[in-house]
Amino acid sequence: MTDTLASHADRELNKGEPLIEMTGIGKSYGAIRALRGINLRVNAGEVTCVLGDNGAGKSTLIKIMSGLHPHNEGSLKVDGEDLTFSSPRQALDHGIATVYQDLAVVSLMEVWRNFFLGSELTSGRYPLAGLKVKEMRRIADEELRKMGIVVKDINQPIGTLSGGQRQCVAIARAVYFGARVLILDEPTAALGVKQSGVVLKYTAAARDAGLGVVFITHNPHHAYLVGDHFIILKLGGTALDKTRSEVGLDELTTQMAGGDELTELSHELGR
Ligand SMILES: Nc1ncnc2c1ncn2[C@@H]1O[C@H](COP(=O)(O)OP(=O)(O)OP(=O)(O)O)[C@@H](O)[C@H]1O
Repeated sequence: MTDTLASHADRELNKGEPLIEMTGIGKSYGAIRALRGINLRVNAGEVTCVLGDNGAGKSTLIKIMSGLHPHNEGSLKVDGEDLTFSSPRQALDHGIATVYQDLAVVSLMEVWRNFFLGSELTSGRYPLAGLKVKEMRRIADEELRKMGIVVKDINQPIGTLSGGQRQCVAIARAVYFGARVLILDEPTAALGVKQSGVVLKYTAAARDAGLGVVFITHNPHHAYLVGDHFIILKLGGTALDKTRSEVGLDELTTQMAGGDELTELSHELGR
């Protein structure tokens, strides 16, 4: 992991530089065509929001970018290189990190321990290798502060943090371990207004640190607070694809709520 860190830590990301470019991406599960003709760009220092109703294809899109399922149509370029990921490890090696809504944390373990979970710093060699506990505590504390995340005590079990704070720890972790693209899978879906605000703040902090962020959500209001580019998926296709200067919150909300279908329904209901 030290190598991975070293190689990513000094990376220079120039705002606007394309990190991921998807062209005509499609995915079928047997006879079910879950996605078709998707064009999407993730640029450094920008947030690309992917909105869509249940079953629209958001999870499938995440799975393609994070290496869980290969796409079977179109092209996926990472740093200009044509790729089809065959494992999540491969996506991670390209600096693509995904923070899932149901975070993989060990509730009873300390915050710092979860921060380093699976990538612990050790000294000496196996079988006598020891954990560098002091250093891991210091780094976790420092990294969280750097992102402006305040936890009372780095030694408290992560289960005692709020859902929003846990999401923030996961974001800080991904940034520290060299993520260049951060995929956030509905990070505010289960949160109240205040906690959502906290997560949106750290989403913006990751963007300002130069990362390319993919923000998956049902909520156009949340998307519009942080987004540079908006894509609405509908039944596996693209219903809207616009930059911030091309779309306002009103249009985004109407399109997300069903657009023309909603107008038709309102006529039918006579209101
Ligand atoms: N492993 C699979 N096998 C077969 N069909 C699948 C599979 N995964 C997804 N699908 C189908 O692909 C379509 C898109 O699903 P997907 O989970 O990507 O949508 P989603 O936008 O993430 O929805 P949700 O918000 O409900 O998770 C759906 O019709 C779904 O039934």
